[in-house]
Amino acid sequence: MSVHIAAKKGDIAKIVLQPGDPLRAKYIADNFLTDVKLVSKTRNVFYFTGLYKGKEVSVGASGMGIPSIGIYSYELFTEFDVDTIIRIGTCGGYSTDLKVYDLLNVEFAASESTYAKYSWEIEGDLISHQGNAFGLLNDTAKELDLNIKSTTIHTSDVFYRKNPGQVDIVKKYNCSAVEMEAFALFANAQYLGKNAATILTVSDIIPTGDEITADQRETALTPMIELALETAIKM
Ligand SMILES: O=P(O)(O)O[C@H]1O[C@H](CO)[C@@H](O)[C@H]1O
Ligand SMILES: O=c1cc[nH]c(=O)[nH]1
Repeated sequence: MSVHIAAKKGDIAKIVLQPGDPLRAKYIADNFLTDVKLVSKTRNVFYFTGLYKGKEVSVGASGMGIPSIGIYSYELFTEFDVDTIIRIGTCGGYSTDLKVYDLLNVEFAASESTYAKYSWEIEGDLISHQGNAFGLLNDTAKELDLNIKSTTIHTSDVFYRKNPGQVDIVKKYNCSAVEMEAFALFANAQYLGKNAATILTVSDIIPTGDEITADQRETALTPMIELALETAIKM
């Protein structure tokens, strides 16, 4: 039991799929896992553990933003001996090179955030995915005949801003898309020597305003979910 996750030690699998949205976690538990146990409901951020093709997997939300995933991923790694976290999120595409529903595998996360510096004295504004999950996701995508693009994304503290298309760090690293958590997940994993990957489904295209609906953000992310689960069974 940790401050924010009420599960007992041993109730959480070695691999955790982590969406931002608690209802996406429930959807995965209800539709993809068998023998599901609700292992934590602290703050209504439900964590479930179940089986996917016989492999024990947990799924639970990170909440939105760096502070929130910073807490949940740290507690999972340190209090529950989790080895691997795969974030399964949504993101906004910075250009029309991307289309809604495109799948991204985050190789690097760039951020203006001071989280890595002030938590672990990790300097710099770019952090890589950690461990072998990233490569396994790419291999598994090939086997499933799924298109996935390895890319550098922007992890932002900001969802709404005055000039969405004009962000310095995006230009500096040619970031393809924006989300709000990968940088902190990678920083925690780097500091703790754990495995961390982030796959993202493009939910909106910033310059055109194309977007998928809130309901679709909860449920229409099946290829990303299946990719994460098919990767989890190899780990
Ligand atoms: O769909 P999730 O995983 O929550 O990810 C994205 O969506 C949220 C913003 O709407 C942020 O958490 C961002 O990172
Ligand atoms: O963080 C996010 C997620 C989806 N779309 C955005 O514009 N930002």
